[in-house]
Amino acid sequence: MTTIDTDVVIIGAGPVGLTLANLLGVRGHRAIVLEARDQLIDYPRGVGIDDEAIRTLCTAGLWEQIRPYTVPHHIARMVNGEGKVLAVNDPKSQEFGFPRKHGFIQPLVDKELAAGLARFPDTELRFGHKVIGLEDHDDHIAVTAERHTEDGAETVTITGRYAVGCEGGSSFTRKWMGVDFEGKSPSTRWVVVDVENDPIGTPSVYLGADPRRPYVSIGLPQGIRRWEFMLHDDEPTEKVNDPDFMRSLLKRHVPDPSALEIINQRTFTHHGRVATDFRKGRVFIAGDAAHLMPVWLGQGWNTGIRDATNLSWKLTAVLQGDADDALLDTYTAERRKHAADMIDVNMAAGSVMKMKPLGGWVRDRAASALNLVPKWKSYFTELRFKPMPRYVSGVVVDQATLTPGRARPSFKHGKLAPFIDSAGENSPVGLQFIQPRVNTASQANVLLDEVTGDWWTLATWGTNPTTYLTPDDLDLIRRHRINLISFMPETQRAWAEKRYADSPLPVTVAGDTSGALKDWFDVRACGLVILRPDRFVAAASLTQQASRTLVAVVKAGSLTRTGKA
Ligand SMILES: O=C(O)CCc1cccc(O)c1
Repeated sequence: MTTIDTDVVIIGAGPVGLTLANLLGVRGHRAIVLEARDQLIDYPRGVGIDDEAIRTLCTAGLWEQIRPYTVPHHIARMVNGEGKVLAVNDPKSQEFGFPRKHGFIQPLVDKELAAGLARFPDTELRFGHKVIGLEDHDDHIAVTAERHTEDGAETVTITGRYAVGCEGGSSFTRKWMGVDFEGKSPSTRWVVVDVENDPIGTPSVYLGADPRRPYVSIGLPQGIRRWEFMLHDDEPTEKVNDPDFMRSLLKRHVPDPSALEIINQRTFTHHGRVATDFRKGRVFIAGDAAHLMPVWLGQGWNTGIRDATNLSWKLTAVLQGDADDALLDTYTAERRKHAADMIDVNMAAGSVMKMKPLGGWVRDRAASALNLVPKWKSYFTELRFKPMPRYVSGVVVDQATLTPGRARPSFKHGKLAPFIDSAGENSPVGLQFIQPRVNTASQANVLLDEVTGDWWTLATWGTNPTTYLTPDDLDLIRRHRINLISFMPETQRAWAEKRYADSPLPVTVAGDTSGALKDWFDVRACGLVILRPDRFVAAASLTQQASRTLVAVVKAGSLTRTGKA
């Protein structure tokens, strides 16, 4: 038996496990990924990457490698049985630095994620390792895997500080944790067909809410066309092996179904399930191991990447002694609710897709009426129906903590608000911060994350962020390597760079070339934000509240290194 030691053992080399391993590698940790298969899954599954996930891929240093396997602005249209468009999902904004939706080819992206691990001396991907045992000792975990060699089976034990199960819906790790996988698995089956040399050539996504047979038709990169067809309850699954049956499905979509170059055909069912807890002791689950959702908004892949993003910085903070173990409890608190909300929206979208003729008639009329109301129309077009992560508990600081006892003022744009309403609709706390392009003394026209880096940031609008910080605060900022940034109109940058040159700690002045940062601060009545390593807003306040806000974030994040015994 062989025993190996690492920091984090990751079970499963799907996109979530590989992304997590890359994020840990980028931050200098050791990680071993154990994969039961002998190679990565080579058939396409997910087809949509969103802007939040791209931000993570940039942090992992892999976006440039992955970009060639994507197509931007993947518009989705829901059409009825007559091909009439009922709803369009075509968000035009780019608040996080990239188009909101991209189509992609998952196996090629997974391959780049796997290749990315070669950059790190202490991360490793081990194929053919089937996990058969997991033990949580108080100060470490031990994962046992079985490996088949030419001489028979070998047992390998990997010890680490933490284990993360990313091995999909039938997760060994989740079962080991003994948590429930709540929700539903509707019995509806779908057959998916991918073909080369797209015989249609339309670039986007069509969700065919056709009462005769719901279908999906998607234009993907590299000339691939995907179709998905719902199987009726009285159609046995084996029917999809009958070429005549498949041709009958395809013939409504393409003139000559017999001439298609099929590269993949599979059947699947949708699930809407979420684990009751994503953590047990030193063991975590992420991605499909923690939640399964139908495909309708293309969010299964992205929701898993969000888990990896959230968990990776927290593991880093604890592994390098920056935070107590309590920080890791915020992983379930932050990620579970969002995954559950995403499942609900996807299950609802599935019900709309599968409506029978009478329900479909009502739906079509309702959709026509809703599209006449601009507010409702934008609900679809701007992706507002995709629940954005908003963390209300976890590493976030609410207004009551900053100004105890003070009644929450109501803030409306255009009125002076004395204190930010952190719990209100307009509060940025718990939301992802925007990512416009900025200029600094050393970087021109760069995305903001290149300036903030991938750790903590304390930023103010229009002032020097050190002004209201005490010597103790500055010490804390130094210990935690918190980046200090002053956002300025670009016209003010040269002045600020000169003026802030003697600051007690270095301050980067970021020139707001597009006005996006000014607009952001303008409607939120706060002058200071503390951004987490995943670029979510941990706290927002008036600039003069800097010290109190910092202390509150230290508490919410279970940060150590406070310098106080
Ligand atoms: O990214 C999108 O909007 C499409 C997601 C989708 C919808 C239906 C089936 C499927 O495989 C993906």
